[in-house]
Amino acid sequence: MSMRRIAVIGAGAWGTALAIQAARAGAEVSLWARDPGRAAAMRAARENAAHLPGHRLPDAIAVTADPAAALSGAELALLVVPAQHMATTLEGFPRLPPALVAAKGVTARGLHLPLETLALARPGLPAGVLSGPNFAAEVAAGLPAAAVVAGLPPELREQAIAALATPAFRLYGQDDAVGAQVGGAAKNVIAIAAGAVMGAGLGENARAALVTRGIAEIGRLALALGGRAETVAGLSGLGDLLLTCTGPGSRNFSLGFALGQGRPLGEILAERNSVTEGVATAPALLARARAAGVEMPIAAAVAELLEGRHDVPAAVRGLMARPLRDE
Ligand SMILES: NC(=O)c1ccc[n+]([C@@H]2O[C@H](COP(=O)([O-])OP(=O)(O)OC[C@H]3O[C@@H](n4cnc5c(N)ncnc54)[C@H](O)[C@@H]3O)[C@@H](O)[C@H]2O)c1
Ligand SMILES: O=P(O)(O)OC[C@H](O)CO
Repeated sequence: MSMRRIAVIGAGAWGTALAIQAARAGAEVSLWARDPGRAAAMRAARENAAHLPGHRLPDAIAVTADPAAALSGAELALLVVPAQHMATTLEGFPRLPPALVAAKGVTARGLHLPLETLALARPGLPAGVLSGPNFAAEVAAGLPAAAVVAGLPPELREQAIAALATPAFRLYGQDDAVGAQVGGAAKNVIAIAAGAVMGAGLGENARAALVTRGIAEIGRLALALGGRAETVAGLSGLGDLLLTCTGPGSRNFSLGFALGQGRPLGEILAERNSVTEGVATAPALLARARAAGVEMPIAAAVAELLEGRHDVPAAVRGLMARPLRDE
């Protein structure tokens, strides 16, 4: 059986890029936007001017703000609203087909990974995650990229991969959805740290140290929550961490960079119409890690930086002053 009809819930940059990708792979796609005015504008212009300008929406994409129309006939749903808004968004979708969550984060309320949010709203729904080093604009442009589809019962996972993959968008299956979600959420937080050290002019050595110690933090939490080390070393872990800590196109990195330059958080956020998941995720990730008995000193430093309790040099001094120990 193939998944010919796909509903994409959330018309930000990534939802729009995934809708374009699914259409490119041959699916009939409905793209749900929560604002009817914005949905109408996208239908008229065949473009998401607010979140993904310059990428034409193929004819196979129908844009709607009506949940029932979005889900009509859909055999797969891609959930691509920000992690913090997924629970409230799901209230508008009384039934769902098997789903892949493409959001990356931990909720401030409940400290949930995205699949935990979904499981609370729709217990028993077959679900997995789609995650990897993927800037939306590059995927929309058809540039080469890879990601994992983690979780879902194996037969549905294969069908989802077949429905979404093209030669330029290579999808790997695996069954460690926990590891994939921890990697996707935590890389946002570590990328804020990487941006901050670069914005403060602390150098490439500092960034490389942060990325490496960052993956150690991610690994500790992933394993504590039941994930696997191979996942942490894979596309949804190290792969996404590398992209987000080095790509100036990352919202998390650029927010950290601006903080490192000494700009206030409120001012940086006020200039953005896009989500920077690491901001809400940092304290939630830290709390989740503490509840699991896992130390995440870089995530803790980012949370303190975001709270305004330290500037970047002080946060780095704190990290460097931790007791010396074996790697
Ligand atoms: N942009 C990327 O390159 C990319 C790639 C991979 C994963 N992601 C992840 O995808 C998720 C969505 O990010 P994005 O980049 O598509 O978004 P975006 O920044 O382009 O747009 C913001 C989105 O948030 C929605 N939103 C804002 N307030 C809301 C509310 N109160 N309730 C419901 N929705 C609300 C908007 O409608 C819009 O869809 C995030 O978890 C992000 O980490 C993004
Ligand atoms: O722009 P960012 O920092 O939200 O990162 C986008 C994607 O998650 C990269 O894989």
